[in-house]
Amino acid sequence: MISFENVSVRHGDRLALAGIDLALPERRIGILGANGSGKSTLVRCLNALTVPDTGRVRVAGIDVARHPARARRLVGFLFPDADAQIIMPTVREDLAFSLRGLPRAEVDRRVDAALDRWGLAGHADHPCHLLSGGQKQVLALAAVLLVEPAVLVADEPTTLLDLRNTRRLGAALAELDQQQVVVTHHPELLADFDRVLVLDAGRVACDDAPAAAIAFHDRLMR
Ligand SMILES: Nc1ncnc2c1ncn2[C@@H]1O[C@H](COP(=O)(O)OP(=O)(O)OP(=O)(O)O)[C@@H](O)[C@H]1O
Repeated sequence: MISFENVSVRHGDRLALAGIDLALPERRIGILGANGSGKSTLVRCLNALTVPDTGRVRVAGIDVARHPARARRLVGFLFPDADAQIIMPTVREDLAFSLRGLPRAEVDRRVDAALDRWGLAGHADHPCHLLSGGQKQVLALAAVLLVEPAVLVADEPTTLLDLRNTRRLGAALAELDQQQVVVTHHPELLADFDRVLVLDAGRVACDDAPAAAIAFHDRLMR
């Protein structure tokens, strides 16, 4: 479903990604690596937030750099800081914003379903800024999923969460049907993933099942 063909990204004189070749058909893919190893750059290529200097990224056969709008409809992106992603004053309005342009009744039906699914019904008309950090991240996730992306990219989604909310978000991700690409500094979040990549200096240093990749990452970080 996702492929990288000889993808390089340069930021000034720094090579953030160095000729990445990957075919990623698995449903749950985790990405580990040190600060600055290229994780965000890699996943930002999936919806044209970053455009490679060389090579090609495809999602569901679509060349992302050539068709960024189509790619963005396919790929939902969850950032570490939900505050940066929450746009509207109340929870209901924020969810409805994802569906702007659809008929009102359809928006209401889908928003109500999302409020129920994500345990936010009791907060529907609350100001978003009164939600806890964990609730905000769940709201941001719910808003991304409302547009039914084929792929969910989450770039350090638990960075600002405590252990309980990290586990909750992990459980929420595990239930999704979507293909997922999750960047994290919390290896335990990836324990039941299908495949884990470890990046090092813009290259894939390890590409393995979670236990082996997490052990490799642990040695790399010593
Ligand atoms: N917009 C930019 N301008 C200049 N350099 C950048 C930019 N974005 C990333 N870089 C550089 O590219 C390299 C890879 O950065 P990237 O953000 O992909 O790493 P990361 O593995 O996600 O790091 P972290 O774990 O700290 O989030 C780093 O050296 C970084 O300084």
